[in-house]
Amino acid sequence: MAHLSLSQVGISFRRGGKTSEVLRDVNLDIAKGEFVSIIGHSGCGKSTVLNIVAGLLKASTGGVLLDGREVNAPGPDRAVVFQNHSLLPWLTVRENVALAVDKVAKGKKTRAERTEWIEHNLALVNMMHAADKRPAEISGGMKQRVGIARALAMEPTVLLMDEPFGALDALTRAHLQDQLMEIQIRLRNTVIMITHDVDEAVLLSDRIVMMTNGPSATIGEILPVPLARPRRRLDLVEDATYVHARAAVLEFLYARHAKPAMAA
Ligand SMILES: Nc1ncnc2c1ncn2[C@@H]1O[C@H](COP(=O)(O)OP(=O)(O)OP(=O)(O)O)[C@@H](O)[C@H]1O
Repeated sequence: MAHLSLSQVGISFRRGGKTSEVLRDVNLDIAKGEFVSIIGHSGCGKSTVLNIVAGLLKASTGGVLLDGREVNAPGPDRAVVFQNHSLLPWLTVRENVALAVDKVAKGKKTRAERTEWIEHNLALVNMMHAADKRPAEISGGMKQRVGIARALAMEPTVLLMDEPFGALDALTRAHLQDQLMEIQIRLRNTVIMITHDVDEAVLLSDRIVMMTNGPSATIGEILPVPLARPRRRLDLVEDATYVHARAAVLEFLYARHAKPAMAA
């Protein structure tokens, strides 16, 4: 049995008396500890897939099983990291993480254990030095790190990331990708990440799910990335497996599934 399984997932939305089918027959099995990214052109339905797994949207057909149990509502076993951190501005960095920990650890951890767990997760993303600052006082990259710490502190079975580094400059983004890879090696979380960035997808993923264009989008192809870990970006620039995977994704996106406006 797969750890996380999407079978025959489809969804249609009704708007102004018109129904539009966004996803059709999305089938995907993910193993425990696997890092899977989803890539596809804007508007194809990537966030919709993630939101269905998060339990924020209900599939019109098919469904999602996590360890054999049907997903039909949000839960702490599936933490989401959004593109725009979504921290509470009136709370400090530590308090933002504490809020998430309190939600899941009440009754399971003592007060001292909770405090230690909060500090542990702040340290995991190198944010101890700014733990008493409020979101407005820290950079965008730091906010994303706190968002990741907050999600990890909930000890989710699956970490769902919707373009977590999309709003960041290239250097900060590279730094956070490296940190995420280090955390991933230590924790072996199951991760689903949406990205528009081909290099990010190849660098981080065990498999890359490539989606066709909507309407009625589905999985066009799944590309395994058989690169050993730990992965170092500088070593990979000329690595044949890396170069091949990168070319395969680019070919899928810009040759075989180019958006009509770009096809010309
Ligand atoms: N709640 C909703 N009601 C109606 N339509 C929706 C809803 N959610 C998503 N859609 C539509 O579904 C389609 C896919 O949206 P989605 O955000 O999943 O795409 P995406 O691939 O994540 O896009 P992007 O890469 O631009 O973030 C879009 O046409 C969008 O307008």
